Amino acid sequence: MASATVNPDLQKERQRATFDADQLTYFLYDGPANTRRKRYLQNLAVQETEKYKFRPIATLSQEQQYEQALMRSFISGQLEDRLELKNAKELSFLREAVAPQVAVPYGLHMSMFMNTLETQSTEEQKARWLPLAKSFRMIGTYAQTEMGHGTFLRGLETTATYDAKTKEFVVNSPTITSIKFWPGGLGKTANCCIVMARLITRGHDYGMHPFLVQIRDLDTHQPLPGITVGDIGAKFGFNSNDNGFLRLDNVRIPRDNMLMRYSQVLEDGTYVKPKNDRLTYGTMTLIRSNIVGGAARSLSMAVTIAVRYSAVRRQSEIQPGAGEVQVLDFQTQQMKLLPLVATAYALTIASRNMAAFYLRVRQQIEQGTLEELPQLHALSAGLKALSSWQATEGIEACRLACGGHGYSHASGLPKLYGTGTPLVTYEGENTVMMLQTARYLVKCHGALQQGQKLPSLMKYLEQPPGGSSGLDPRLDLSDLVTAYQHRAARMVSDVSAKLMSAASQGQKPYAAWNSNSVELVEAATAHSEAYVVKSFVETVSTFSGKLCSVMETLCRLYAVRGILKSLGEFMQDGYINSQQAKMLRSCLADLLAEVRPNAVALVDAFDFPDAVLDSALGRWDGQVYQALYDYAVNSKLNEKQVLDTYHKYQRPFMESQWKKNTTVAVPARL
Ligand SMILES: CCCCCCCCCCCCCC(=O)SCCNC(=O)CCNC(=O)[C@H](O)C(C)(C)COP(=O)(O)OP(=O)(O)OC[C@H]1O[C@@H](n2cnc3c(N)ncnc32)[C@H](O)[C@@H]1OP(=O)(O)O
Ligand SMILES: Cc1cc2nc3c(=O)[nH]c(=O)nc-3n(C[C@H](O)[C@H](O)[C@H](O)COP(=O)(O)OP(=O)(O)OC[C@H]3O[C@@H](n4cnc5c(N)ncnc54)[C@H](O)[C@@H]3O)c2cc1C
Repeated sequence: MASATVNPDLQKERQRATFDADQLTYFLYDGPANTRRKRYLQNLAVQETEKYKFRPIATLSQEQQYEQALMRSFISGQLEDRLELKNAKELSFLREAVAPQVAVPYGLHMSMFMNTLETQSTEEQKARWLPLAKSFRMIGTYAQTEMGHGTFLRGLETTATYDAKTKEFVVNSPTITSIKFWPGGLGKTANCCIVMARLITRGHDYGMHPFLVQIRDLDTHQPLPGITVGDIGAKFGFNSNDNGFLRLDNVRIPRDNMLMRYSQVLEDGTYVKPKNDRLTYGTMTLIRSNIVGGAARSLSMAVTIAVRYSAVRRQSEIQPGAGEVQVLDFQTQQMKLLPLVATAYALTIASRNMAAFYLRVRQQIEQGTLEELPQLHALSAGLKALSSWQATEGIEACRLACGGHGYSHASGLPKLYGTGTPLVTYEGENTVMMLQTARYLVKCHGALQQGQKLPSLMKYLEQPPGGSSGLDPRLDLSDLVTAYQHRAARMVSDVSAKLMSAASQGQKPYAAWNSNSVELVEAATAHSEAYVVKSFVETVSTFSGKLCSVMETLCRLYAVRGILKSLGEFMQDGYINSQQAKMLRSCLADLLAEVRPNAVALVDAFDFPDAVLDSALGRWDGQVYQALYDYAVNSKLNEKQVLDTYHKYQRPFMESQWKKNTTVAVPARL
């Protein structure tokens, strides 16, 4: 539904903003020229896609969702060719607008499969495979997880056994639990995949390695001999994607289908070790880094919907008799939403720093330097977990904050939740990821005890224990950063001391680790939060004018809300005292009131076209009731006034009830 008029409440919200939302948009999209380009691409994509009059994805069966997703990719492909798009950011904006929050079946091909080929193949293999992959003759996926193991990679059971006589690997799924399960696009779309399998040569098992395995005929698309493959069935969300299963029955592949950039198997079966066997995990690290940005973007969409709707929605009075207010004027509603707006910005900024750090370390790896790999792994694992937890919880909080209408698919929020929540699980389950970060933190703490220097990101662990925070009502940003770093350093130090004490009492390290793992996860979370707060503070300090003061307030809101949420952790050693805790509580109320006038402008700045939000509640023009009504009227159930089911089931049921009491007098009209 197109509407010429903008809801007056929303209009007023935009007029009362104290800063120019466009300036913030330019920051998000790297300047005015890139913003214009993004708008151009997304508008074009929306216009093109609207021609197809797609039904809302939630109203479709699994098969229909899959079909629609393939059609959307087809549209996107045509536009990409027409515009000769190459730039990764431009491609992502276009695809976001053609398939908003739709998990497309080629997703794994374009992300993990391509990346694994690019980073883990030799030059000769790249020359052989990349042209086929780029031209979609090969459509691949990343098949690592098995029915029995997703997390514990050393437990994978699929084997690739080298046969020196034929110079082939024999790839096999020996048990039911070894069946590959979950890979995106595997069920029906892919014709090949990277199979992560345990490499066995000359009778020795060298653990997980990547192999390129063709699973379907490149022309007929029929599964090849020895391959049993299919879709895993309907899921909580993500149903437009054919996540699949794959059973390999002694499938033979040529020796040089093993991706040999880092480790090799020579013709005679000799194994050549890589410089670092964790290089095989590189694709997961890249995707974890990307997930931080993905989580931030999903949360940004959710807060845009909930904040706009809360500005339009009028319900109940604050002052008796003075009329119904915008629900965004309730302090409790502000508390639900405004810290989430701050979180969306905090994660967006952290994701940029994460991406830059990834790129830097990746370049070092290309040149053979692996020094910063552990730091990259620890940071990407922790931020992946923190961002996906915060985004998932945030999207759900936005849905609840929209009352009954939030529960309708018309709100767009269930779709965002459905595609957002698996981020907690895939690419490394969050608890497991936080424990990886904790492992690195404990190591750093140990190194510090031995007088070693720590890498830059960890330097804050060097601060002496104890002391007290200088936080006062001015909420100096550097005091906030120091508070977060102090809390993380204290928690890392405490849990490390517990591990050491357990060791001195003769407890085995693995047992001590498990019995302290709740605290380890908390310490890793504190570390990741300190990184996010520091990134936020450093970035907003580069802004100027009114935008700077608005963003500094938002930054304070994020940090203060976080402290109050985990107050015990900040107060445990007396670093924040009870007076300061009280002061922070009142500051929080002030911050909410300060951010309130800019709430709509802050979400407008994300610059999502309506079609990307795909929400009756989040529309730019605020005409939510008309949009909700249109959505309702278009329900499939409304296509006929009296459905066949009335005659088939309802009427016979009613008649069976009538028979129980035939004496009731039934009037012609009620
Ligand atoms: C909204 C959309 C967003 C965008 C999304 C894009 C679309 C994509 C859609 C995607 C769809 C989803 C697609 C999918 O889901 S694909 C499947 C993803 N699967 C996983 O992520 C599996 C998770 N498991 C693991 O990664 C490992 O097994 C873990 C880490 C748990 C332990 O492992 P393991 O038992 O082997 O190890 P260890 O604990 O003995 O530690 C051994 C040493 O190794 C170091 N180490 C470990 N890992 C790394 C690493 N990565 N880089 C560098 N180093 C690493 C570690 O620090 C330690 O070092 P040290 O302490 O000994 O020195
Ligand atoms: C939508 C979706 C798409 C996916 N796409 C792909 C894909 O393309 N390719 C692919 O290979 N895989 C894919 N996966 C699989 C995904 O990567 C795994 O599900 C994920 O890595 C988690 O592993 P798991 O399922 O074995 O969980 P489990 O490890 O069984 O987790 C169950 C519980 O055990 C806990 N746990 C496990 N180990 C530990 C530990 N060491 N310490 C403490 N707690 C622990 C976890 O915290 C969790 O609470 C996908 C999954 C989903 C949901």
